[in-house]
Amino acid sequence: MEPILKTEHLRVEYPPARRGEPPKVAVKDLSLRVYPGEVFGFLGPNGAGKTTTMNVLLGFVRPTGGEAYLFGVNVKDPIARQRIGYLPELTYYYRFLTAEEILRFYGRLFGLGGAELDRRIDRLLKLVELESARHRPLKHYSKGMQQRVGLAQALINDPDLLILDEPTSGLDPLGRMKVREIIQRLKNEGKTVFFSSHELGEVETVCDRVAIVHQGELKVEGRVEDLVRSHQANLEQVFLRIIGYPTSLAA
Ligand SMILES: Nc1ncnc2c1ncn2[C@@H]1O[C@H](COP(=O)(O)OP(=O)(O)OP(=O)(O)O)[C@@H](O)[C@H]1O
Repeated sequence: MEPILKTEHLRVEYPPARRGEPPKVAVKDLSLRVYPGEVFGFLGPNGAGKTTTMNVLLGFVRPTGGEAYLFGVNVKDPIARQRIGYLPELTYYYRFLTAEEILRFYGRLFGLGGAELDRRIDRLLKLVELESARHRPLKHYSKGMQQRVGLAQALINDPDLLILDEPTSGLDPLGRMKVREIIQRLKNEGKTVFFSSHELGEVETVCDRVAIVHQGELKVEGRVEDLVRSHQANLEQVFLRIIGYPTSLAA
C-alpha cells in the first residue's frame, strides 16, 4: 500500500537569530510513512520538530534537504494539499462570528455553497456536538468548544487526510475525550489522521502507530501495541525512556 504521507530524509534548518551563530537544525534526516486509514501520533518533547515537519507538509516552510509527499505528490506542488484538512496548534478565528458562520466562510473558500454547504455544516456541527451552540458567537465559547469548531473547519472540504497540531492541548478531560471520540469517528469513516500530542494516555488509546522524535531526529516508529509490549511499559514510560529520561524514574 502506498503511503498517504511520506517524508524522505527531511531536514529543516532555520537561519540563525544572530550573525555568526550556526543555523538551528529543527528536523534531521526524518523519514516517515503514514498509510491510508491510520491514526498516527507524532510525538516528541517541546521543540522536537513536530510543528516544523507539519509546516513543511503544509507548504509553510521549505525543507533544507530531503522531500515530503502527500498522496504521492511532492508538497512543493500545492495540488498535494487538495485533499487535506488542517488544524493549527492555535486558531485565530473572528470571535464575533458564530460556528455556523465560520464554517460557511471556510466552505466558500473551498468553492462550496448552496444546499451542499448547508448539508456539510449540519453534519459537522453534529459531529463536533455544537448544534445547539451554532448561532452563538465564538467569544462565548469555551476552549473545548473553540477547538471543536477548529476540527469542524478542518473537515469542511471533506478531506481524506487530517493534520492536527496538538488538537487536545489545553482541554479538560471531557474536552479531550470529545476530541478523541471525533478522531475515532473520523477513522471509522475511513479518514487518515496525523496528529501531534503531548497527551500520551490519549495517544495510546486512539493511535494505530506513532513516531517519537527528539531534537529533530526520529527515535522510534511503530505500532503502539508493539512498542508497549516490547518495552513492557505504557506509552508514557516508553516515551520517557526513548527521549533519554532515566528508566528508573520513568518506570
Ligand atoms: N521560525 C523559526 N525560526 C527559528 N527557529 C525555529 C523557528 N520555528 C521553530 N524553531 C525552532 O525549531 C525547533 C523545533 O521547533 P518546533 O516548533 O517544530 O517543535 P515542536 O516539536 O512542534 O514543539 P512543541 O511541542 O513545543 O510545539 C525548536 O528548537 C524551535 O525553537
